[in-house]
Amino acid sequence: MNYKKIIHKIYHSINELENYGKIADYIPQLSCIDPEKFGIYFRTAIGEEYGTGDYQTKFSAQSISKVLSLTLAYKLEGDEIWNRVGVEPSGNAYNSLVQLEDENGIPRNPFINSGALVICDILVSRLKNPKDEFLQFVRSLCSAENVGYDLSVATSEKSVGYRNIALCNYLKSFGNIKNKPNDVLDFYFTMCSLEMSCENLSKAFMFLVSDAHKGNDNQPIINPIKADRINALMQTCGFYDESGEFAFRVGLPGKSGVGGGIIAVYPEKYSIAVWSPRLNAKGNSYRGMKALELFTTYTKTTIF
Ligand SMILES: NC(=O)CC[C@H](N)C(=O)O
Repeated sequence: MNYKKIIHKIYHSINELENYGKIADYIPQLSCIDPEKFGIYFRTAIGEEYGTGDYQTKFSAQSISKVLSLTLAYKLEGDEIWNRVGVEPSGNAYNSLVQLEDENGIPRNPFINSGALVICDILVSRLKNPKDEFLQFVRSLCSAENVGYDLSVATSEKSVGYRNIALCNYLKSFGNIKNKPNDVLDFYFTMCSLEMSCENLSKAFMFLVSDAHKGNDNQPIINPIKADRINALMQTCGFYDESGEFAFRVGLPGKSGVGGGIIAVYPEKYSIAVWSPRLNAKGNSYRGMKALELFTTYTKTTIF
């Protein structure tokens, strides 16, 4: 299959469409981004790679980083983490508070903000220096020493992060945050400010494509059974209350972030990252969803 040609065609046809949606300006620093940016990067398990558009420009990974923090926590803590966070789609917005009271402070899944805060709490408990150690982990996944945090984004989000602050304190009241809420929030906002390009993301997520993809120690990044479970969670919860729509239109495990990025993987075959900052009403990249829908349609590679 000529993936290169297909990606090229998709890039051009989407560039010609009207670009709908709105940048995530609730984080003031993100409102400076050029809304017309658009990049795609594709990488196969057998080493083919192809990028087009702004695929080398780093952008704010935001919630995409929640998959990587979950991976590190799962690796360190094992199945114990499922006592503190569930594995069900929430059917609610990523920053929603509503289910927590009825469900005794156990977030539905690790990709909504409440669940990601619990995962951050686990990493704050487990790691001596969570920000540095998490960054080292991400850098080793994508073999890129120049990947880092954008602390201006973290500070900007923190200055208006009333909902996340509320969520973290609420979780604490149920005993599901063990550390000081401020320390957990500081790590959460920093982790979300991770800056990566489509090229970095497609590489970093190869461990969810193939267990032949080894870390620096020549061991799998995470045990293959755990990798399958992370893919299952991306499939069912990766797009919040639009996870069904993503499965319906695209048909791959994936994860979005309000920086406008989306990563999707086809186990054993490929990873693909897209970036376009304008978001639809559910907080997912408008053009990113469209590009991936066309990609799996033209290549006939949905996992279903
Ligand atoms: N969906 C997202 O990417 C949200 C992440 C963002 N940092 C927030 O907490 O609101």
